[in-house]
Amino acid sequence: MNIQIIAIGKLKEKYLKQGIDEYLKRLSSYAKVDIIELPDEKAPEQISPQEMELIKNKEGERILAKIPTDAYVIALAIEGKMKSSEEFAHSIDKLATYGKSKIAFLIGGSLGLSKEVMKRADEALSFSKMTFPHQLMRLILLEQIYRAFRIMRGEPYHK
Ligand SMILES: C[S@@+](CC[C@H](N)C(=O)[O-])C[C@H]1O[C@@H](n2cnc3c(N)ncnc32)[C@H](O)[C@@H]1O
Repeated sequence: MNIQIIAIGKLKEKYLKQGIDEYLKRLSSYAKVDIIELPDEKAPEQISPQEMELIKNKEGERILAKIPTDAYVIALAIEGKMKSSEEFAHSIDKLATYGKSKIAFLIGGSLGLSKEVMKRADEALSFSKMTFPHQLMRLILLEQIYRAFRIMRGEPYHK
């Protein structure tokens, strides 16, 4: 399986980088995982809704340009559908069964994902009603993808 994580913003924190590298290493026996990091737009402190849309659209264009045409697209969004880890594992397994071997996960910047990006997404996945920093979201997503593969293969994982 080919997995892309397309994310806005540069990963700055060393401790997150270490965690991400660890999960990329663990995942390497299950899937090819690539992280595509895209530059964010600088947003002023005070921002109008119109300016916010403009910034989201600019970042969105960058994301859209990176999505492979044949990828199944999962946008990470607070208002998306929540799943248990088992349900998530099952949905990944189902995609593979139906020949969808390329999955692109999208993570927005501090303003979130644009409407155009959400339109391109095949599904929106929520990790809870809480807002996580986009850099931390990468690590949480990788852990859940790793967990999903362990569940799919019937291998032990932490409950
Ligand atoms: C700091 S959040 C953006 C917050 C923004 N106000 C919004 O409502 O989308 C940055 C990105 O992290 C991801 N994210 C943060 N919390 C999330 C959650 N609970 N579930 C799914 N994705 C989340 C989303 O992709 C989001 O675009």
